[in-house]
Amino acid sequence: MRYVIGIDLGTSAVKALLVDRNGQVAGEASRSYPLIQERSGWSEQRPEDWVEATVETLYALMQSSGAAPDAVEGISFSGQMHGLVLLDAGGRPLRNAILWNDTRTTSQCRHIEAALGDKLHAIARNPALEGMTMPKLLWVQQHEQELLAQAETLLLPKDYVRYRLTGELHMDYSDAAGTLMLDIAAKQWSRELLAAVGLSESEKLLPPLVESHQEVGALLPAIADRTGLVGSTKVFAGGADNACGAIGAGILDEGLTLCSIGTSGVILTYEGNVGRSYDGGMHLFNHGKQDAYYGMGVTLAAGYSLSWFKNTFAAGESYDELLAGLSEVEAGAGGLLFTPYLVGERTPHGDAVIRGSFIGMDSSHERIHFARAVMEGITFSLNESLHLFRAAGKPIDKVVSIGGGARNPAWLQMQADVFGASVISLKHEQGPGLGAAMLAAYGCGWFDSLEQCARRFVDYGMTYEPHPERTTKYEELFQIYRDVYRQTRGLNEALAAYRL
Ligand SMILES: Nc1ncnc2c1ncn2[C@@H]1O[C@H](COP(=O)(O)OP(=O)(O)O)[C@@H](O)[C@H]1O
Ligand SMILES: O=C(CO)[C@@H](O)[C@H](O)COP(=O)(O)O
Repeated sequence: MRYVIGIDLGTSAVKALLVDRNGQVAGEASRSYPLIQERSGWSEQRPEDWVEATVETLYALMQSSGAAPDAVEGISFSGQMHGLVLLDAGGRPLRNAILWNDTRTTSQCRHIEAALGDKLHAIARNPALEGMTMPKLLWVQQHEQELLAQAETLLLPKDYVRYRLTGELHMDYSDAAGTLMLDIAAKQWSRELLAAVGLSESEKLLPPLVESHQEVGALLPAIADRTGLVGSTKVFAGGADNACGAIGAGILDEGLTLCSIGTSGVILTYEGNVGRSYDGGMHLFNHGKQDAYYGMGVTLAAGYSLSWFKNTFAAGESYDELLAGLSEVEAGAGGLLFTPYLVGERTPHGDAVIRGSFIGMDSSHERIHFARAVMEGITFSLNESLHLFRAAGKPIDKVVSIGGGARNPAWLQMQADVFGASVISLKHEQGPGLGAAMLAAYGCGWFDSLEQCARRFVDYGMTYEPHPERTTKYEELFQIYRDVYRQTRGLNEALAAYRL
């Protein structure tokens, strides 16, 4: 049997999947790494941790699966988006990577808006948000000028890992779209955007752009030795985690929408052309499928809100233990409402200062009410993005749900009830790693198109239909949820000075 490997470089861990020509997962392995949060709103990781964890994961995958090393034809990647990795002339990281969920760059975002005006949307097709790469680069320019002077290369997280595995520098369009430095329609770095914000000098840092399925090198001998793979294994560029999540969920044409609950949460919908635009700070990014796009709204702390709740109030318990009895609590968690703004919020507020709330605590509430309220709050936040798509005329009646959040059937039913749409699960939820494996399979020439690959690799499971009574109840609660942002904004501004 021949295989490909999909590597998903997530925020909490790297996961690798070994997939055969029939799309069957023949092995999986994973290693986690820490987040470094020195100050409120800051979020960094050590690039070396990603590389070590990836090498260990590949070794573990090869050992546990027993696959013959030369049976693995290709490898590709899915990566957390936007993170800034700066390398010196020797290809060494100059500092920790500043991640997508780091919100220190509000003033740089205002500078970008002032400098670019309408051009930002016309060229980058995205709003200036703290998570994106250009504001991070401006922050480094402003606060760590000497360090920037030593920089030779700018990469995104999975591009750095791929560089260390192959020695080759590239970035694919789907990930480059999240830098705010790409002309999305022309598919080239935008000199105009860089010049207008005072980053002309940084153009030389940007790597060559490639398609996600493009072959970009082979494994370095030292990496082949350490992982148990062979040096001739082809390496394909890969894509942004959300693009790969969409590919792995078969979102390759109009009609299906994706809900992904990982550390962050996204609602994503396919766009066949670059023409459409949305209000409310939505993204438009290049897809991992050539010359296609997708619209996307993001909840910054989706799965992260539940993992924060579990670690803080149920340390040592599994998700299944924490969530036992969830379905016995009625929709609305007995009047308890949660807003998942633990690290600020992206869609639709673009607000780094806002923080989360529990509203309506009552002496009758038990821990399970809080857990349900957290999950409902996350789902309401995702529903904000869904509403923006519907308001722009995009019909959304079928949502494929992926990510860690799709592991709990009660949460899938909750998504159907809140979204007022059918929610479809995958038979074997593998996250964006499957999309990365599909890019390698297509790149290897196993299929004529990603669509053909999806017909073989993507296997839908259960469909959850919205329950009319609960949907009506959630529509009412959603209005209250939306009001909590407005009512707590000023309070959070006043509290910001007391944060760690
Ligand atoms: N059994 C479960 N039930 C409900 N939610 C879960 C379960 N397992 C994981 N999750 C959620 O999924 C999140 C992790 O999702 P994952 O896709 O693995 O994240 P990432 O790719 O960002 O590292 C956790 O933070 C948690 O909220
Ligand atoms: O910032 C975004 C998308 O714009 C995030 O979706 C990141 O790409 C991180 O993803 P996960 O670790 O949650 O999968």
